[in-house]
Amino acid sequence: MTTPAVTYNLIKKDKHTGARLGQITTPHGTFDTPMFMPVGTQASVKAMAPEELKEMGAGVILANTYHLWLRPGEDLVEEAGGLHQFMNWDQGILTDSGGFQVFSLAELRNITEEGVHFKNHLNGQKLFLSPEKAIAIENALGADIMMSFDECPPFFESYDYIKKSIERTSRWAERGLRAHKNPQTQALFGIVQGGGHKALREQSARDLVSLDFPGYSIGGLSVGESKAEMNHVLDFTTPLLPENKPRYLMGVGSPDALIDGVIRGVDMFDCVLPTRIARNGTCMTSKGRLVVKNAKYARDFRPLDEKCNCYACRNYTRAYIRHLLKTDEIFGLRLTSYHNLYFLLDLMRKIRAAIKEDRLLDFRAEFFEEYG
Ligand SMILES: CC1(C)O[C@H]2[C@@H](O1)[C@@]1(COC(C)(C)O1)O[C@@H]2CNc1nc2cc3nc(N)[nH]c(=O)c3cc2[nH]1
Repeated sequence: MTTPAVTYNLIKKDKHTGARLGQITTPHGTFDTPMFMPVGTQASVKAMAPEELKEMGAGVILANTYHLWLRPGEDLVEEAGGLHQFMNWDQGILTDSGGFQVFSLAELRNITEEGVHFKNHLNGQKLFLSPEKAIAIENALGADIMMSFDECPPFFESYDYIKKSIERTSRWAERGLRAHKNPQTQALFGIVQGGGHKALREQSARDLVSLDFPGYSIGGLSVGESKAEMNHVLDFTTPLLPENKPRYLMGVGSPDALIDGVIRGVDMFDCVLPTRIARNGTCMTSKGRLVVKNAKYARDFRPLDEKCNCYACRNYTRAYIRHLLKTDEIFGLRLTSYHNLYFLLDLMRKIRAAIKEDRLLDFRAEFFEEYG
């Protein structure tokens, strides 16, 4: 029996919810869960240096197969020694498979049993991605955790469409397992789909659990459905997944959704949200969102969040950061990006502490009272 590349250690279950305290061990280190993973789609978490990500406590970050395949090409990254070497990041890296990007970014041509034909969103060039091709790219990129190639169907698609889609996604997942060259050093996760249909989520989870992946993602969410619909799907999906393996909810990154996902047994999260909204001057604070570019902050010499201990909040004011953003000074979006990522990573630290002391529901109530 070979040692899997990634193992999960369940440390403690919360007494009152489905939340778990755990640790995930990868070839590039062991990290506490529940965790938030900053997104570095093109091998860079936008505007952040690796040292800054480390000092704020980031352990695993994301990169994207579709984007890196197009630019600079997986062969160049492999020649550079793989993603860790290429981007000077010695902790955890997870790559999404491109499935979602093909469906959300590229001009769709058509989906066949073999794979997906589509147009390159940059230059219109005809492209084809199959499970085998996606896995080969992820093997070349060298991430510690890789996603299966899947179809992320629209949440509100019909039962019949989504049933056919999850059955194909399960066949793709099995093909990906067979094509995977480095299971000892790179863990391939299965991605559970099924839209909002309980029976289809059960079928997708059953199929993928029978393939014994080292970890499982919950896909097909954070695609426009309401928070209540997402939470409802999580209520009946996370219990279908093995307790002794990591559960990763894809594309979720608002404070309330993180807390509610943890309560429903999710261990890992990622989203472009914190860095994306930071670039247009929107900051996450303990009192809700603060749009620091607003004129009312022109002479506000307080930090972004008076309860935050991050580099931006310890050294700069709303007035200064607003000035930088208004004058297109790059340092401005570096400070808002730093703060938003720190805010979510610090929120996960507080959540882990609350699980440890069996007071997660109290923490949730206190958080929402202030966050609004
Ligand atoms: C399209 C784009 C760039 O991806 C972000 C972002 O917009 C946006 C739009 O609203 C916010 C919340 C800001 O995040 O939603 C995306 C985040 N939601 C999400 N990411 C996912 C990634 C996924 N990967 C795979 N392989 N399979 C999936 O089923 C899957 C599902 C996902 N759901």
